[in-house]
Amino acid sequence: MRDYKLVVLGAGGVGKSCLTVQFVQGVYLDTYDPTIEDSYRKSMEIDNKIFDLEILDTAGVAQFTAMRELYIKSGLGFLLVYSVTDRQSLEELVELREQVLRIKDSDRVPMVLVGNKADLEEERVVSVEEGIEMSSKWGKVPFYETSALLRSNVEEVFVDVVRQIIRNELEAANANASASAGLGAGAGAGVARAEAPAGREKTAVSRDKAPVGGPKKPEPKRRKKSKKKNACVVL
Ligand SMILES: Nc1nc2c(ncn2[C@@H]2O[C@H](COP(=O)(O)OP(=O)(O)OP(=O)(O)O)[C@@H](O)[C@H]2O)c(=O)[nH]1
Repeated sequence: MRDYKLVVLGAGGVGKSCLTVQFVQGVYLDTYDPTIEDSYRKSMEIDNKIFDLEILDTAGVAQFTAMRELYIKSGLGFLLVYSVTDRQSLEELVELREQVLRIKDSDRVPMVLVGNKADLEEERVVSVEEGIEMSSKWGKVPFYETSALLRSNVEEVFVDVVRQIIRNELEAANANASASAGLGAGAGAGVARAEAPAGREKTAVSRDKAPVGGPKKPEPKRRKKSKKKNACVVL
C-alpha cells in the first residue's frame, strides 16, 4: 500500500477543514473552529491501486504559520485553497505557492488550486476566470472550484493531487531506469510513455460541466522533461 502525505494550505476560514472532513468522513462542518493542525487518514482506490493518504489540515491564521515549513517539507502533494468570497485569500496563495516551491526546491510539485465556497454565488467576489488565470500563471496548475457544503469536486481535488504524485514517481522511475541502463538520451521518451496511464481525464469544464478550455496543450518547457496537462474544473 502506498502512503502519501497531502497538505491543505490556505488562509483562515476558506474551508480547508470542511473540505478535508467532507473528503475523509463525508460530513459537512458548519461551525468555524480555527485549526492549529489536524491530521486525517483515508485509504482509497485510485486507478485500481490502494493508496493510504495522510491529510494534514493546516492553520490559516498567522500565529501558527511558523509550523508551515515543517508541513511543506513532509508533504508530497498540496491543495492550495482560497474562498471565492474572499479575494485576499486568493492573493495569499501566491506567496504560499512560492514558499512550497522554494522549500521543495522544485517547480514540479504536485498541487491543485482550489476555489472553495462556490455555492455562495451571491457572495462571490472572485470569478471563475480569475481562478483559471491564476492557474495559467502558475504553469497550468489544475484548478477546481469546490463546495465543501455540497460536496462538489471534493473527491476530485484530492484524487488529482494523488495522480500527479503517481505521475512524478513514474517519471522519476523511468528516468532512473534509463540512466542505469545507460540510455541517457532515451530518458525523455520513457517519461513521455509513463505519463499516459496516470494522465487526468478532465481538461476544462465550465460551471455546467461543458468544456471551456479546448484541447490540452503541452505546457511550455521550464525543465527538460516538463509536460504538464491542465485541468480546470468548476461547478
Ligand atoms: N457555504 C459554504 N461555507 C463553507 C464551505 N466551506 C467552509 N465553509 C464555512 O466556512 C467556515 C470556515 O470553514 P473551515 O473549514 O473551518 O475553514 P479553515 O480554512 O479550515 O479555517 P482555519 O482553520 O482558520 O484555517 C465555516 O463556518 C464553514 O462552515 C463551503 O463550501 N460553502
